[in-house]
Amino acid sequence: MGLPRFGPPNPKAVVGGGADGQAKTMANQTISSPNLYVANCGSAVGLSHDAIASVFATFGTVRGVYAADDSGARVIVSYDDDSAAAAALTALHGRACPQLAGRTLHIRYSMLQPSPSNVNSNSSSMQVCLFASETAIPGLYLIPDFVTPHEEQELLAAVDARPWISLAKRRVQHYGYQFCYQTRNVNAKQHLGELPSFLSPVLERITSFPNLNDAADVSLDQLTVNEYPPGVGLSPHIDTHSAFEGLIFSLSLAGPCIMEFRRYEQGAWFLKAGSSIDTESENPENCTNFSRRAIYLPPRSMLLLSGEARLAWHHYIPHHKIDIVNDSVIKRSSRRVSFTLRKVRTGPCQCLFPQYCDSQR
Ligand SMILES: O=C(O)CCC(=O)C(=O)O
Ligand SMILES: [Fe+2]
Repeated sequence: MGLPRFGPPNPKAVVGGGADGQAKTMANQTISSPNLYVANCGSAVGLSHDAIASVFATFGTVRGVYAADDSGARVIVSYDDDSAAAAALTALHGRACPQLAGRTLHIRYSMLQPSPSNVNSNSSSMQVCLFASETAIPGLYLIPDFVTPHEEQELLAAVDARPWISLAKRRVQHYGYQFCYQTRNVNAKQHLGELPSFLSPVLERITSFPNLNDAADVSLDQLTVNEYPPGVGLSPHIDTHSAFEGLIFSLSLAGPCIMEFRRYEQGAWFLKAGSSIDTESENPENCTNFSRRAIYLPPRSMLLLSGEARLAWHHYIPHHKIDIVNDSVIKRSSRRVSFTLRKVRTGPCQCLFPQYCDSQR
């Protein structure tokens, strides 16, 4: 299935449909699109994507509902065809919608946008997946809206009230165990204490994470909080096998990003000795022999790396101020804060991916 390609509304598009049900531009040209940009609607105003989809499904087959930006109050509703979008726009724009808490929806067509040639984005040439299943990477899962906007604010306030450690380009905090960027490992003998109580609701919810089998161990004991300013990413890496066992969860807060996954055919693409995941001391673009997928991580979403996704795929956050998601330009917000939750390993890793495993080298 092709992915929806969405963008913010064409500023020239008049809000609302004409008498014939077709929207008109200011120049009175008929425009149409299967994608609608719907404002005053989204998780920040208490409306789930499922609830929105079910209302818009009255007019045709909804392919998906996506956050239009990181406000939580604007979504893209993507239909199979233009006529369904036109019908929904005509029926719902500018009116209070009883099924959506009486909110008045402001709807425009969402127009495809050509990629600007001057945007520094290596994602522009590749499809960016909106769902983990579309990446076809075994063990990769993404749950949107894992926390509410209110919980997001509380989590951000909690970490902002605690001291940050400044790295070259971003700030971090560590809980449970300190992460050492030189060795890319932890000192398992130096326990800093239990994970903080502000994390309890997140840990609680993780225990009922879908896609986990009964045997899954979710006794996580290490938290790294990363704060990325716009344009700062993370070089390609696999979290050191000998440092962490089991599952790795990463909660995105405050802003979106694109995460790229790479499976290097000849084993690990190792960072130069002494370099860290802060710096892109080697240009990963020079390494061509890899499969590559990208996924859009909206704020408040939870990513799970398990199995092959955790053990054999490098993950990478491109160092861009602007990301291209299927022809749409997405500006990184003033910051993205991620909470990465892991379990410190006690014995060597004995995984089935020895070519990526530092315990088996
Ligand atoms: O920011 C993220 O979501 C990922 C962080 C990460 O990969 C790491 O700390 O190892
Ligand atoms: Fe990582």
